[in-house]
Amino acid sequence: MSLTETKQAPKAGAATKPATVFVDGGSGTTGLGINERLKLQSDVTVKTIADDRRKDPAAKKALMEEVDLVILCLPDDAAKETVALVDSMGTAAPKVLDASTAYRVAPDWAYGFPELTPDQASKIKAAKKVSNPGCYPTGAIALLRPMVDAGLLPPDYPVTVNAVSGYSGGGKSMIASFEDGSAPSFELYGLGFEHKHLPEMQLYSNLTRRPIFIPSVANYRQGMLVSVPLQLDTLPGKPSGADLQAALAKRYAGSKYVSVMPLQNEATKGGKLEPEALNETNMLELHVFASDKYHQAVLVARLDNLGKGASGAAVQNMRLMLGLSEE
Ligand SMILES: NC(=O)C1=CN([C@@H]2O[C@H](COP(=O)(O)OP(=O)(O)OC[C@H]3O[C@@H](n4cnc5c(N)ncnc54)[C@H](OP(=O)(O)O)[C@@H]3O)[C@@H](O)[C@H]2O)C=CC1
Ligand SMILES: CC(=O)N[C@@H](CCC(=O)OP(=O)(O)O)C(=O)O
Repeated sequence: MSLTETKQAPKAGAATKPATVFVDGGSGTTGLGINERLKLQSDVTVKTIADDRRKDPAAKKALMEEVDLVILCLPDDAAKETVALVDSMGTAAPKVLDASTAYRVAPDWAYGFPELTPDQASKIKAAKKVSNPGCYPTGAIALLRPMVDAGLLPPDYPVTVNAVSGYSGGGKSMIASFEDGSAPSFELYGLGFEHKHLPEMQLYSNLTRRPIFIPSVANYRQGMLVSVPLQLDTLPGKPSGADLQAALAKRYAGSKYVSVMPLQNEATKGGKLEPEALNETNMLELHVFASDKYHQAVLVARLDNLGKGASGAAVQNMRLMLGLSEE
């Protein structure tokens, strides 16, 4: 079998035997992003498959026998095929981190959003199979779950989630259509109420009523905003914008990758947000814009769809699964 290894120089004080990883689908948009990030990880050895055998199940299986963890950056059907291979390997099976949509609500998989609850990171650490969240759900769940847990938002509240993403969120084919000029400059989609991210968004936000989710894609490469508008006088106890901001700040206090921004209201005269500010990072910013005058608020998450929305989150989960320290 034809393998090549990319060994990184060990960090001072790092474990003598680096953890080993194989990225299946390493030449796609998410896979390339993960590989770029892995070049900076001195305590991880990346094992690669020969290009002409990258879709060959036998070659994949032989390589998976040699690694601690396989990261799947594949379309859903191909991810399911690799998971079937892993399941056939018994005790030689590596841990699996899947970036596709295939297993995000599967009960025997851990959901790879370490900030979901105080114990989610330890669940990810202990799991053999972890699903990496979708980019939009990362923003929506980060905003909604603390509201539901704090009793500010009833689980059956009629939630609406609006979002805009850069075109890299659609992978190689969408990137090509924007870069050759054949795609429109901006469009709404998901207008059939069936976007593939809805199940995970509802499940991990602890909502009993299916949200309405209207994403859009615009003519810039990467970065996204996910927003949830709220009429505050329809919520129990009629909370203020400051109450919502405080609930988020409490949940994410001490978090390395999630920042809760100061409240913006009539006093701060804010009112604008662009989607690209966190590109190339694993950061997620949560904003609360509110009007005391009109009892209205909009919660907004800002992230890089290829960072905390995909490859950055995958590397964060990988390090937890391999028992490595935070980056
Ligand atoms: N782009 C994004 O922002 C995000 C994407 N994801 C998820 O990550 C996964 C990958 O998406 P993305 O990187 O965008 O997609 P891309 O289309 O950019 O890349 C997919 C890659 O998988 C390869 N591939 C397809 N079938 C096989 C196979 N059987 N064995 C090995 N390689 C295969 C493709 O090769 P070839 O082109 O030669 O067929 C391609 O290189 C998807 O499940 C997507 O839902 C998750 C979060 C965000
Ligand atoms: C702009 C765009 O098309 N975005 C993708 C989502 C990107 C993402 O998070 O990926 P997953 O495929 O892993 O769920 C979409 O809406 O299908």
